[in-house]
Amino acid sequence: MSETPLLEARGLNTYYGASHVLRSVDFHVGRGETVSLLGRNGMGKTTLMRSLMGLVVPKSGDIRFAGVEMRGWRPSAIARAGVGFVPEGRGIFPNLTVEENLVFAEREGADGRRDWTREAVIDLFPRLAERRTNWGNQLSGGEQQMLTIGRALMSNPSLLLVDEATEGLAPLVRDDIWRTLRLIADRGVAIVVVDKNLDDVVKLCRRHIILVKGQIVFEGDTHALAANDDFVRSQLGL
Ligand SMILES: Nc1ncnc2c1ncn2[C@@H]1O[C@H](COP(=O)(O)OP(=O)(O)OP(=O)(O)O)[C@@H](O)[C@H]1O
Repeated sequence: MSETPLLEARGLNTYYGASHVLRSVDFHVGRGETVSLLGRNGMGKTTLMRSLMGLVVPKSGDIRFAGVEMRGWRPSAIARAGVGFVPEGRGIFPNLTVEENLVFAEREGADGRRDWTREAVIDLFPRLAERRTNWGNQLSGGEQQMLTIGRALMSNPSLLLVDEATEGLAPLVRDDIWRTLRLIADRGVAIVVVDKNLDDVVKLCRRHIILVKGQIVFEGDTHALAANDDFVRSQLGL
């Protein structure tokens, strides 16, 4: 018998007002699994992450996390249960230092895990170590993004949702972020990423999902993604 997924969503329908964005989406993530959410702009990737995080409540469907139904929970409760969110556009406090931003987010994991301490997070991002006492608003875009990931880790999540973490960043900084996400995954944290760069995505993620107009049109491992290259590229507009 296969293991229960860490997160399992079934039949999610999410609306913004009258606009029906997610249409009967089934989605699951295993413990420690890495999954990509792909699709053109406006197809519902961010909305799926926001639905899982409780930032928008699906009108129907179930979301079970670690075996517990959590649709309708507040985002803070979902975070406490072990879901970390790295939102698009970065969410750090500009008037706190790097260290303060991290300390502020510190919390033990749902199962009492404290893998990610301030020191462990700073070790992961050598660039942040050099800037521990800088204010959030003194950081470059890449450093802000690293701090956003670091903050999410400070709550010791078992699942990290990462929305467009490398967008608009220089290639070397992007590489740094991908390398760090790999290290986080190697520590057993499940990761779901939304990102436009397919070449980088396939290096991190083992399973891939393509959304078109709020519906899943493809789901498969990296091998299946490559085997369906023409279809995949047409759906992604590449
Ligand atoms: N707060 C909102 N209110 C109303 N409509 C929204 C809102 N946020 C997103 N939408 C609409 O929902 C649809 C899905 O948007 P979503 O941001 O989930 O797409 P996405 O796949 O993440 O795209 P992108 O890569 O552009 O972020 C789009 O049509 C978008 O215009």
